[in-house]
Amino acid sequence: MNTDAMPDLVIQAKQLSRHFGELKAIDKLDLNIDKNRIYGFLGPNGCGKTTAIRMLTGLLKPTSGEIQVLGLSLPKDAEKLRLRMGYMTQKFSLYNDLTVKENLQFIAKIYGISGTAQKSRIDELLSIYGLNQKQQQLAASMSGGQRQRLALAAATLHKPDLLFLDEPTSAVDPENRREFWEQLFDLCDQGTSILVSTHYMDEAERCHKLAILEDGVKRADGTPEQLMNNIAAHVVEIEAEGLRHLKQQLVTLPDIVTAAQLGARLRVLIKNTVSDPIGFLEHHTDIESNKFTIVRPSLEDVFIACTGSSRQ
Ligand SMILES: Nc1ncnc2c1ncn2[C@@H]1O[C@H](COP(=O)(O)OP(=O)(O)OP(=O)(O)O)[C@@H](O)[C@H]1O
Repeated sequence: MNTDAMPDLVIQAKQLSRHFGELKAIDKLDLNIDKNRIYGFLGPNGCGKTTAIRMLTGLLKPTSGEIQVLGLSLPKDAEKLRLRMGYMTQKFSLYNDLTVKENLQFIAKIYGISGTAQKSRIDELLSIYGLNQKQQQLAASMSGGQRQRLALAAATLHKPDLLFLDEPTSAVDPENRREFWEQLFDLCDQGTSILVSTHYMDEAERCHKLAILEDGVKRADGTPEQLMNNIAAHVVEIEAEGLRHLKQQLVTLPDIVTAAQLGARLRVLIKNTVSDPIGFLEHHTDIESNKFTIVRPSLEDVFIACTGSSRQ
């Protein structure tokens, strides 16, 4: 692969596939991920996010395809990459029976950081991640948010150029998630490129760019704005009585992608091959046109329109 033509890419993958027997966990994935940005993998459980990340970190050999990460060819140069990347896995991978500080000391040793350099880096991390008061506490006794901050401190201890985060916030509350994302933007600001997987729409919306994955296949990619502007559907909200019945009626129509109730409104996605969505709804229902409002698509609408998660 010619990387000279695109020097600002930290990850390039071409036709990357990984099969487990008959299962295509990742199928012909192409990726071009920019330096110094946060890139997201959005998709449901089992869509292949972890498999893709494990191949991009050099931990799992692809069945076929090419990978360049930070200019290194994988899996050949996996060992060289190890020192330049951080990886926060889905499961808490630190030692429960070590204290916060001992965990960080252990990780520092793995990266060959010792003496005053180790002490000052650990002090810095304890302060950045609000763990100063907790440094003598066993990792096992920390809250979900604290464990997550410790895991991020450990993954960034050696100041990696590229950070992989696999569903990092699935075990934390919304406030801790928001705080965590502030920390990711701080890291990005300081020059770290980040790839994060998630199944939360609000997290995906925070990424500079993202790929929507389903069944091992990339269904769409781009900035959240591009994805929302290019959605292949009209989004119409209906405020009327009898929404449960209306929904059942609408989802039988082939041009309806999905219909989902949000309180007193029904949010309907209509294929954009239908040129006049309001006229279409008037024709197929007995509801007056002033009850219909065309609204701006959300990332969730994009997700539904480009995956099979429709017609609930
Ligand atoms: N070592 C393996 N052997 C066999 N099948 C596997 C293996 N690893 C993953 N798979 C399968 O590959 C598919 C993708 O799994 P993967 O863990 O990559 O998905 P994911 O999107 O990360 O989901 P989750 O968030 O649940 O981990 C799943 O069907 C999974 O069962």
